[in-house]
Amino acid sequence: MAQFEEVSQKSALHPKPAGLVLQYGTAGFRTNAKNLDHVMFRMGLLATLRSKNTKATIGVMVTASHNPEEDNGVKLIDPMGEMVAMVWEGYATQLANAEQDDLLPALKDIIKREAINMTQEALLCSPPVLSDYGLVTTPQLHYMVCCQNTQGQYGEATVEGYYRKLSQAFIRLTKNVPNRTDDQKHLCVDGANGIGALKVREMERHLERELQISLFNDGSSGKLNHQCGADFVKVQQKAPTGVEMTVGERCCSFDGDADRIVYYYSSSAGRFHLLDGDKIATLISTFLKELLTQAGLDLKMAVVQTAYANGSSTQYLENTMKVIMKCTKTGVKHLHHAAQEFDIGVYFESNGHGTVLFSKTAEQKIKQLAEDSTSSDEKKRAALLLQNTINVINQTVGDSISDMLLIEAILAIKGMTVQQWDAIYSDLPNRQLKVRVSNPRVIDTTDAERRAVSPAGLQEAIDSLVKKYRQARSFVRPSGTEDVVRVYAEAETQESADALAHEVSLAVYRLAGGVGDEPKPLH
Ligand SMILES: CC(=O)N[C@H]1[C@@H](OP(=O)(O)O)O[C@H](CO)[C@@H](O)[C@@H]1O
Ligand SMILES: [Mg+2]
Repeated sequence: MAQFEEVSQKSALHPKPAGLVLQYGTAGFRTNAKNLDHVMFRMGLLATLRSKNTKATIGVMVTASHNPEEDNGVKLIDPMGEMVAMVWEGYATQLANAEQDDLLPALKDIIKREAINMTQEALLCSPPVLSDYGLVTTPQLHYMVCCQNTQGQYGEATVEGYYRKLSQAFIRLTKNVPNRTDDQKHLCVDGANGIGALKVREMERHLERELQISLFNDGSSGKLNHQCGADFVKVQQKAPTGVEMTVGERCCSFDGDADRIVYYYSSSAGRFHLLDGDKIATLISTFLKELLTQAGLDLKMAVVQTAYANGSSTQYLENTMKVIMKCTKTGVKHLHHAAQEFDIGVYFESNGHGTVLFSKTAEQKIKQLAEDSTSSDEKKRAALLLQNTINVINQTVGDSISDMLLIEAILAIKGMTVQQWDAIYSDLPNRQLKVRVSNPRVIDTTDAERRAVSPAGLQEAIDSLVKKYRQARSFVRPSGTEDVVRVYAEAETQESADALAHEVSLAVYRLAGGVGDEPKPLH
């Protein structure tokens, strides 16, 4: 067919570096930009097939999220704004790795397996309807894909539509809060020198000064994600460079594509306090639970975390707040799916990627109550707050801007300072390390990645090391985005967490084929 001829010719203009093998990981393809030209071209083809297969609009996002500037990446967005279905991740890997001569057979194989009707005109290289949104954040694209496929029910499929929907909900949530001072309305934002910085600036004029932002790392001089951004702050547990923060001031950091957020402040003693995804999930779920009680609504709410969630957060939510808790494998698609099982599913990775999902039933019950003229003032107020909360949230994916607005609204409504929020529970000291081994995949895990089933003896070694420390926990897993094994440890003191992380790293190095020098102690 003519269209395959065209693919053949055009793909020769985007040759694959021989021998290069890439994998569509937890967040699409990500590597040095110079190795991605063929991948970009082929993902265009795959997006066309996925669109034909679902008879819907598909999103293609070019971003390397929190990676260094020389990297780039690409990922596909499914019709409801979700990450692309798992089997299509496999197709993506297959297409990206096909040597030049194997590209057409690989394409035909996907067409056959998915029974895609290709009898129409030759459209593979130039799909019939293509919207180029230019520069947007990852969550803005997820949002617009969802709007397109729900005929505008979720909102208007433009960046302006996104700003209007979120800012109107935010203003409704905060406008009637009495006595909010300028200090309370003020927030320092670290834009990671990424797209979030540009977009938060655009959004600001819609916020009617209900939120006043001092923007740092806005991309005008610094490098993307360099010494700044949510990943840097979370992993280094320190303030980003380029942010002028005064003692006690509320600050937050986005990552490079604005789908993660973490908060922080420094105390008068100069200590840095991080409020990560676990603290955010706690704040949001506590707020929602209180509103559900006030509204008298019987809706099932759960909080979904991964093994990286700080033990104190799980403990607090489960035992004190009596919230249903779930633990899934790392990667937002796993959390997202688990959250869909409930009327209200709050999910956050510790690193600050997360959102809240409301089932159709939940949205309907809340709407009914908000419109019911016979319900009490208290119930009605709670229902209206819930309704605006739904509208301020980007339910398609974690979203720095949307999460920021929700957090700011909750702090305003509850009259809470960042210090009071931080004091809800105290994090257990923890440490994350990386170990290089010849093949990270020799480590196989179970129980939401909390236990290693291979190589032999590794889990036993971890168990006996953990026993040496109080309130300790540790696990290891192969990273899905880097060629390393990740080690996590937490314990009663920072010294113990550091020592445990080091000892477990040594066990990984010895039992799972470590390469290079043996891991050294942290102190
Ligand atoms: C410990 C950690 O933060 N892991 C991150 C990281 O995955 P790894 O599989 O650990 O490399 O990148 C993912 C994609 O951004 C994110 O979903 C995940 O939480
Ligand atoms: Mg990101």
